[in-house]
Amino acid sequence: MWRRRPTATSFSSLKSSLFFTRLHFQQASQHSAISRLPSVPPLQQKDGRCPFITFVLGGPGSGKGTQCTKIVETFGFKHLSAGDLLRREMVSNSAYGSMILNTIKEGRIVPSEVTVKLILREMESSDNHKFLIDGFPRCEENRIAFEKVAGAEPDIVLFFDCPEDEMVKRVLSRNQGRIDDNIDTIKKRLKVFEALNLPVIDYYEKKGKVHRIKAVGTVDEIFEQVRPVFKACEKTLNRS
Ligand SMILES: Nc1ncnc2c1ncn2[C@@H]1O[C@H](COP(=O)(O)OP(=O)(O)OP(=O)(O)O)[C@@H](O)[C@H]1O
Ligand SMILES: Nc1ccn([C@H]2C[C@H](O)[C@@H](COP(=O)(O)O)O2)c(=O)n1
Ligand SMILES: [Mg+2]
Repeated sequence: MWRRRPTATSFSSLKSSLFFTRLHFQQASQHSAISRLPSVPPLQQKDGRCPFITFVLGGPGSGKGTQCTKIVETFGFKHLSAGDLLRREMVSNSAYGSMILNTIKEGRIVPSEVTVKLILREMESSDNHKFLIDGFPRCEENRIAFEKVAGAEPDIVLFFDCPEDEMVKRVLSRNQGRIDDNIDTIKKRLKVFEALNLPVIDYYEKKGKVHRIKAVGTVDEIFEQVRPVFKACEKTLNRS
């Protein structure tokens, strides 16, 4: 289980804040709004251990979820897919249900208030300290909100770099009944990826955190590029 020091302003105390609503509707003023968010101390386990956070990014159908399954099997991470958490929230009678449904159908991005809350809830209730956060952050708003509210940055960022035609082909043959696996929504998601997610990747690239994986070839071939990334940080992974 994860905790924060008791003196800290916890994420739950921010839930009723107008902050995220402002963020969503006033994109232009997002940075000044974020700067007003109280900083919190980092998540820690009872034994004082800090989480090892990997953000897993890439376009729709680039293979993030598939590779996360292999990373979990090999390196024992807890996999948190932002899209899966949102889909679960959508069907759980949540007040956000119809908003999430419409946003996903349109290939747009759900406000950070909702997504960050779902991710942190999972992190805080996990005994694991190694997290794969898949499909997040999707935009600068996501990134800034997470870093501020979690009090943590990712240790590393995996970027699955895949050509558009391959991503479209994979999504159209995925066959999992997802409402966004159709050509109209895919086109929108690709535009959103380019406009909003690539800047996040650039941001972490400048910080030296990005591991670019050429996401073509078989699942196993791609994993052979992923494996050394985690092998190289095995000491940090098991840090206390
Ligand atoms: N290397 C690969 N070669 C061929 N098909 C693949 C490969 N990797 C994954 N797939 C298949 O492509 C589809 C998309 O993969 P996956 O769901 O892992 O992508 P994703 O990046 O998580 O997509 P999204 O962002 O839409 O959730 C799945 O049907 C998966 O089985
Ligand atoms: N940070 C996120 C992650 C996902 N979503 C929404 C919008 C996506 O198109 C959809 C599916 O995500 P995926 O399973 O492809 O990772 O979920 C979001 O709004 N914000
Ligand atoms: Mg996925």
